Amino acid sequence: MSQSLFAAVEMAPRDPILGLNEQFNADPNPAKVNLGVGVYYDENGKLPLLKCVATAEKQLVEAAKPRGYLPIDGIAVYDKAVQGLVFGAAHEAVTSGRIATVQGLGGTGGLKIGADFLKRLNPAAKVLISDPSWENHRALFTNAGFAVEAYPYYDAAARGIDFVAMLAALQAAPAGTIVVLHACCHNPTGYDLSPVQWLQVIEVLKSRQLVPFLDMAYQGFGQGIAEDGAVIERFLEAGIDFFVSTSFSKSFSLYGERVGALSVVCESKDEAARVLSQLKIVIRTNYSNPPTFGAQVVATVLTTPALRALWEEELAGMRVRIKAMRELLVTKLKAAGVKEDLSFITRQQGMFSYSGLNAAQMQRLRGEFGIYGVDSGRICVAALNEHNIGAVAKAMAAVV
Ligand SMILES: Cc1ncc(COP(=O)(O)O)c(C=O)c1O
Repeated sequence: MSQSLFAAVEMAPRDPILGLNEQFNADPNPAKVNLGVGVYYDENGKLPLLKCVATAEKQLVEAAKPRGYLPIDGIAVYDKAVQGLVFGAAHEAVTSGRIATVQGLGGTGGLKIGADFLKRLNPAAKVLISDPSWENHRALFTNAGFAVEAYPYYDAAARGIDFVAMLAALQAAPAGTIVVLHACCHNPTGYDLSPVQWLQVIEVLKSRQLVPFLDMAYQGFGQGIAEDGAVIERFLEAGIDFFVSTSFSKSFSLYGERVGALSVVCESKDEAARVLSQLKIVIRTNYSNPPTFGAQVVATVLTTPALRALWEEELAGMRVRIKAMRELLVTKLKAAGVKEDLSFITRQQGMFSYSGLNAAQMQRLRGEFGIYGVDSGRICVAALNEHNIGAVAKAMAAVV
């Protein structure tokens, strides 16, 4: 008998987060809590359906919008709406047509389209990601064919950013190096650059002719939609070409629809048209066209003033709830006897806390208490609520 085609195929390692989810689902412990996956849950531990989303969906269904159009065939309403949100509709870069924007399958899709395009543009370029970073950054850029290295970011001792080392690493990078930066709510650490530090980073990126790739997966979860977006404005002011990937998975609670985007800021309208034509080839040869419904929902919300206002309100509600959970976690940890300075928990931005617990402690949390976080120490604060936070704090206090 001839050997099977797949005889030599090895079992791939489990995705660290998705693997944790599988383990969580299989755990019979009724008190289990999932703080692993990066998802926003409401005060009852449920995935929210935003009112702005429900309204837009209803409108689209009632209007019986045809599903037959192909978004790749021209700048769709969605692409314009995204540009308005990310860069400001009135900004000269938008009105002059200097930005090429395409819909991505979530933020991941935006990153992948950008990575594939960059690989064609400059195959020898190296990619730098933060140490640590969202675990898929390294895998995604490696799979796109790049050598991926890390620049220093997290300083465990200082519970913050090792900015001097970060800047030095960028200064030492060869021209053309692609630098992936978290625009806000750094995943996993929760520590963001200050406005002054951003200006210093932009200066180095510009003078060293590096290629900035901003990953904006949590706009609105830090300080606010406009506040979190201000960093994009600083890049525009610097007059450099850069990439931005956008995700609406969290900010619209629309994970399953896979809505995101890639924007490439160019020097001229003509350049943007040529870049756009190349991005379309990347898309066309992968999956032809993105799905349209989720993107229409987001575009409807962003372009309908009442729904846009409702979205801002609902997003602010999510942000405030996360902040309240951070404060409550500190209170409960202290009540459970933890003596160390916990102020870092309320200094962190976004959905995650880099708790400082080590892998052994995280494994004890899982094995003894049914509390699932990532081995790196990352927990999703947005999965905490009044019902589970007491048990989580007690368990954390028990393992430290
Ligand atoms: C930093 C970062 N970038 C990108 C993504 C991907 O977003 P999406 O789920 O929209 O693909 C995530 C999601 O976890 C993320 O944390």
